Amino acid sequence: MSAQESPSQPVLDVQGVHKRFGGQHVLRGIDLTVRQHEAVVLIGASGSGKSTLLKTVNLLEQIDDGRIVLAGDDITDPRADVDAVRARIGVVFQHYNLFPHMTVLANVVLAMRKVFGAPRAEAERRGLELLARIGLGDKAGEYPDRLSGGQQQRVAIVRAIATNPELLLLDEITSALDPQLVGEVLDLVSELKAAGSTIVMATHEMSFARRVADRIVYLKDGVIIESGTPEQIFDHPQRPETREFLARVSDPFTA
Ligand SMILES: Nc1ncnc2c1ncn2[C@@H]1O[C@H](COP(=O)(O)OP(=O)(O)OP(=O)(O)O)[C@@H](O)[C@H]1O
Repeated sequence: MSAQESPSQPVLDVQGVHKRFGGQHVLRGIDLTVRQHEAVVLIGASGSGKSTLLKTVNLLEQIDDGRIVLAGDDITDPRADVDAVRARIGVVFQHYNLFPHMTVLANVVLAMRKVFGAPRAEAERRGLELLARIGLGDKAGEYPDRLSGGQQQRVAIVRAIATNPELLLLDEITSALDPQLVGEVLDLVSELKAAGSTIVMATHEMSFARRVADRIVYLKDGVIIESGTPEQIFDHPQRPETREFLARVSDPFTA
């Protein structure tokens, strides 16, 4: 069943969200609904608010107005348990953020063990299975600095999905990589999408956005200017702002 046909309640419902940093109004009334198995890709110029929006969902930034609902729970309610909310969301950032003093496997199993209390043997079995699935089974005992940037980022992705999060947030996950390593990371995201993950992702990789997204959301100065299927946004943008942005980033790898 496609996301559009799904009768299920949204996994994520961002309602009228505002965020200011000092005098700067960075998110100006964001409404965004993401359904199960949907991949939503945020595009927009540097500084348009993509990362900030993802951070508000993960409660790394507090919102000034509006609310954010995760599978029916208002996570921006001041009484919400921040750790419990974060345990439901997988996050991968631009920089892999693996712990350098821990092996690859120890990185992957950490949240399973610490947050969910999984027994070591069970967590390690799943960790090894996940690493094998991405072709890095033989790296389980290595330290992160022995891996390429692309391999490290794939480990970070596997770590994020190890606990079966309800939602996966991916923030510019290929921006810090050498161009030849970008493909392997994006292929893994495509596989997760195909396997049914619910994903919200910020990227400057327009060609990838077109490939993986069910819906593209174009942000400008903290406002959603236009959203739609990749075909609607890339081939038939309705708003002049969207057309201008896409003309500027027409080279997919220099956006
Ligand atoms: N912690 C912060 N304190 C002050 N200003 C911030 C903070 N975080 C973000 N900003 C500002 O908010 C605006 C939006 O930033 P944000 O990182 O969300 O944009 P972005 O669309 O993700 O950009 P990029 O594509 O470069 O990652 C920018 O002007 C940025 O300088």
